[in-house]
Amino acid sequence: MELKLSSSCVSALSPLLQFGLLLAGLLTWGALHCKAARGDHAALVYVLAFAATYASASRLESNVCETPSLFSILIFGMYTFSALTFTALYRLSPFHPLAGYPGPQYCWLSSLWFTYISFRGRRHLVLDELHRRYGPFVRIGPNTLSINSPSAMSIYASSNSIKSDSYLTPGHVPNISLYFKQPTEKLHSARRRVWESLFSAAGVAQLYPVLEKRTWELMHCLERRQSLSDTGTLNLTECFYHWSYDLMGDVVFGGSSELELMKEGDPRNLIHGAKMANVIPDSFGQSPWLMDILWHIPAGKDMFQFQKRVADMVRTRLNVAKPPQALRDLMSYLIEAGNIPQQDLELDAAVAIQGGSGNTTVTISLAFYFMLSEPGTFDTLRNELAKAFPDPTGALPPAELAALPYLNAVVNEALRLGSPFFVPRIVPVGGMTIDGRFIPEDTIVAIAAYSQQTSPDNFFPDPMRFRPLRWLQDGLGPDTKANMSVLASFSAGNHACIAKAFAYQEMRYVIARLVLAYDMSLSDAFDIKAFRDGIMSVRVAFPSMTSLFQ
Ligand code: HEM
Repeated sequence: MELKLSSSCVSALSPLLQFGLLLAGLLTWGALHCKAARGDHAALVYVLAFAATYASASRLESNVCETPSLFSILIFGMYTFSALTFTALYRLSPFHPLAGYPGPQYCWLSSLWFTYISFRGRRHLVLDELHRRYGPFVRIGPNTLSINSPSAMSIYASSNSIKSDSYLTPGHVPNISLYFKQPTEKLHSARRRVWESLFSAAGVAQLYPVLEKRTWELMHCLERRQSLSDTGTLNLTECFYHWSYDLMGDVVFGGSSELELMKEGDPRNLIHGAKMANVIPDSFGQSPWLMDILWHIPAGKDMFQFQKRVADMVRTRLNVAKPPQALRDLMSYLIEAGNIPQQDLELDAAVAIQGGSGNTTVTISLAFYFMLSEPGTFDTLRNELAKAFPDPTGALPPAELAALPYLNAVVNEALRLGSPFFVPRIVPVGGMTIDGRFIPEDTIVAIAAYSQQTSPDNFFPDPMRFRPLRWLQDGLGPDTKANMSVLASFSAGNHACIAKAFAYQEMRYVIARLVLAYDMSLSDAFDIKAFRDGIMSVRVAFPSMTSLFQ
């Protein structure tokens, strides 16, 4: 590329101007260091400043610069270079509060790499590798630490625990919902109290009949789909997804939503849309400034379709005095709270449908995958269930299911291997100390959940294998270890999963009902190893599983 700089243009960047640009870069770093700006606002200011410089240079063309575009590029190139250089120098310097923590230096420079591996779904594996190399504390971003220690659970238990900015509502919509980060913890607690009524012991008990009904429908769905299939097999994961959406349609909207995916399939790609609504904050949210910018780019048709469909369901529910299902749905609690705007209802409903379907589906699918690929486990569970419930089609009372040790062990083992979450929090004012190391306030911290959940220090022997017996006293011999306190599947503290009790009830019930009713095997075409290798962060993607029912 040949470039000819005009003499007037070069001389326009006089030493004084160059010094000014360097200073502007330094001031920008200083300002952003004190207070992070919204990425989209910063990008807009930058573009406007560039346009203004260009316009001024064009007007003064004859006496300042013959090529205003080159002049503007030089100015902004130098300014950007200067701001980035000061930022990089600070992040690499011994003056940074996290300077004492090890980690790859490219992570110290920018959160972009971490965002990328989050999007790729291999985050938990990469973090595990980094902990092997650098030890229990790894600096994985300019201001972020991953901690591979059981003590890191204290991050969540603290009453001051605050979600990181990756939980801001995408596009900074001013609506309040559970899950997303609120301007104050008080707002979060107030909304959480409304939800708690539904997921209290009494609330979960009244959801049981609808769980039963939908699970019987699931069994009809499995049999119908298998009988219609050319290969005589069916996609079990897809069936569980459809079941969980129909169930959440009842739990959230009392059945008024007409969500009937088991009967009608998913022609509008709701499941994909909801998954994208989770994937985007979970990955791009790791660089909140980037998320702010990307949110303005129209993409993710299915995601917006999902949000629009949920908004329609909320409108329908608001027009129904008595929903079809005889239960108190989430909407009834939210409506009764009295002062919740409709946009909040829409956001809360979307959170409930998404939160209540993806994780449960994935854990149940994994439980079957592991049971069918680890010889003996399916039969052991069948024996336990058959002893407790001699009539395989009879009632399965929740309290009796909750008391079955091997059933619980299957659920916990599937959660252990299938919830490699990254749940970041901000260290509160005053900092905190973990394992004798001081972590300064405002640092973003997260437990390395996957590493803890597969560490031989916590789960022994064979931590990478699905061995439910480890959850039973000496189940795998006298050295058996199963450290429940590091199972971070539902997180902990103020922001822990609100529906943990309900999720356990669902998982126990569906697994028990299906294991009692069917003999199952993985189809011949199913590649057990490829499936295991393909299990990514469950929030990002999840491969399908084909099975055969008899
Ligand atoms: C196996 C099933 C489930 C798992 C593993 C799971 C896991 C989690 C985790 C790890 C969190 C904390 C997220 C974070 O801070 O990043 C969470 C929060 C949440 N979960 Fe679940 N979840 C499950 C089922 C459900 C169900 C059935 C619902 C029903 C609506 C639900 C609704 C929520 C909500 C609303 C929050 C936000 C709570 C808050 O911020 O106060 N989850 N869940």
